[in-house]
Amino acid sequence: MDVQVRIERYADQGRCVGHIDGRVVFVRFALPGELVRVTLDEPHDRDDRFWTGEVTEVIEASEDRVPPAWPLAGPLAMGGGVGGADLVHVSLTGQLRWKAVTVSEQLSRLGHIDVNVPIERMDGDETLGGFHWRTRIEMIADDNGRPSMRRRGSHVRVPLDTMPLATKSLLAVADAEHVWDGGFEPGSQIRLSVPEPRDGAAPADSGDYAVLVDGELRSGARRLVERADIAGTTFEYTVDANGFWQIHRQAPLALPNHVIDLARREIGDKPSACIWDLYSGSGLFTLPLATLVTPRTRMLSVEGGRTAVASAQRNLRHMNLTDVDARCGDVAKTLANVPAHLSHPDLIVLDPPRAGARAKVCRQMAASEARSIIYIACDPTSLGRDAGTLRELGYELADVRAFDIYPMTHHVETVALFRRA
Ligand SMILES: C[S@@+](CC[C@H](N)C(=O)[O-])C[C@H]1O[C@@H](n2cnc3c(N)ncnc32)[C@H](O)[C@@H]1O
Repeated sequence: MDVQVRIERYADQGRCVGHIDGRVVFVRFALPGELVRVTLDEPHDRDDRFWTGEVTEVIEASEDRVPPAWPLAGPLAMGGGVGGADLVHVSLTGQLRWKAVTVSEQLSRLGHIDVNVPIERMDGDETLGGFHWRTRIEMIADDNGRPSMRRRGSHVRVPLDTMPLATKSLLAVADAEHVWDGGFEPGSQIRLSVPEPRDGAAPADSGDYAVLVDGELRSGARRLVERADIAGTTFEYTVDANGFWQIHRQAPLALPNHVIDLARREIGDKPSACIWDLYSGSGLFTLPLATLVTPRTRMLSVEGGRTAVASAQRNLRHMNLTDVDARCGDVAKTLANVPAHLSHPDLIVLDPPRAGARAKVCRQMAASEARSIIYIACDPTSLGRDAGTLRELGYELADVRAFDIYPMTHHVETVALFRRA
């Protein structure tokens, strides 16, 4: 069924919201203020609390609207529907506006903190039109063995011959490895991981890349080398090709540089410090934090993934940072049993998954009496909720910045500093 809707405001998951006869409708590929025709998703029923749908025609357009530069990711009715870029119909400036509203609204609604949070663009993204930022991509082989993405609302697989969100280095590897030619087992999962070269050497030549099929290495190397200049030092990380690493080519530089700036400010010129790095992955933040106060930084890092912890331990040894207690385990369980010499951190850094830290971990952090908490959040809703909990536990928001490390999508990364009131 098609309906005409006046769009009112941004909602969640890259959608906007309007009303039809008093009923809420969440609309994909819309913008506030627009008058649009929408095809409602099936099934929808009179008794439903809300409906969902997608724009088929724009009658009055927002000034933030642009023709999708990657039409395949745009609305179904315009030949798109493969997903992965739900803001492809929005100008780059409009995307920043959208995300700024989302972060501020969630902090206000759930955290009861009123603050404007402008979104900062990553170096190079404007020139690249918001494309070519992913150093990792995943696709599924279609029935003919070609890399593909599924068309929304159907089982149809659309074969790909490029992926505009991928970095140019990744696309060079894909070409050199004839990835777009296919030849994969139908239904297999294809993952390409290509570290952004920081020294000019092309990964396709240096061998620092991985093509994985169903988790098995097809070509390249299982252990990849990622380098990042953080606060004047070059840190080297070896990471598992199938494991977590910040996806945007600039994120492993921008996020730790900002975190270390904040951490320096919080620690001041203390001769020694105790720091926790929670949800620490392969040690992106652990390594620079461990060098913050030399020679006396006492550190605990906690990460649930075994392979990531093994990488972090190797990366710490490589930099001679052998004093860090790098633990593998669930954060809440590990924090229930922290050795005495690490139990009162001056500073906690945490970078949880989308679900956030939740109340229990917030309470454990507060119980440690840490003066400062730096919270790196990929979901503004979880951050808003946890900010509310931290507020109740006696912490105030002292600094907040947000980074557009997921252009063309509704996702955004926020770094918030909380200080004991
Ligand atoms: C957003 S990533 C951050 C990793 C790292 N800070 C980085 O930037 O590379 C979140 C990490 O939390 C880990 N994780 C998720 N839930 C966890 C839990 N309950 N306890 C410990 N680690 C967890 C995941 O394995 C993942 O490595």
